[in-house]
Amino acid sequence: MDLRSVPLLPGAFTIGKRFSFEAGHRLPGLPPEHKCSRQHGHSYEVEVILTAPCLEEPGFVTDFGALSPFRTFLDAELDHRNLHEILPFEPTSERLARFLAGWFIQNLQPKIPGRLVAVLVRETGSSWARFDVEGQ
Ligand SMILES: Nc1nc2c(c(=O)[nH]1)N=C([C@H](O)[C@H](O)COP(=O)(O)OP(=O)(O)OP(=O)(O)O)CN2
Ligand SMILES: [Zn+2]
Repeated sequence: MDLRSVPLLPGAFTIGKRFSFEAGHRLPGLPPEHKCSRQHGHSYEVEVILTAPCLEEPGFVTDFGALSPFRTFLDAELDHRNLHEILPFEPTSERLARFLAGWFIQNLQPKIPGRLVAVLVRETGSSWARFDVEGQ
């Protein structure tokens, strides 16, 4: 078979990269009998998802390595901290995902090709929340 005959289809490209940090929190908005109203911790996983209509050389939406400032931010500001003490909102996964999307768009997106589509936050192996950025 001549592999050059395989069509290059129109469409968009999407990439994702996963980061992690450890942090504690509690959710005082929950009733006191709810286990998550008590202080506890998570090994958070955060996935950023980016898209582009066309690729930068050598064929990237964005170089995965160019996302390293996001890791630096997580390490410096959130890792091994009590989220409840440092964030200006009750740190549910949903709100954390929106906050991280805001930081990414404000601080990193202007410096890289590709646009942020969504941020996914995993608190446990079985639960996650995703914030989808509008108008991207
Ligand atoms: N929609 C949301 N629900 C809950 C959140 C959240 O951020 N968004 N957060 C919590 C707690 O932080 C809790 O630590 C995590 O919840 P849960 O998945 O219930 O954790 P478990 O590991 O205990 O779950 P099991 O699968 O039942 O073992 C609560 N809800
Ligand atoms: Zn929790």
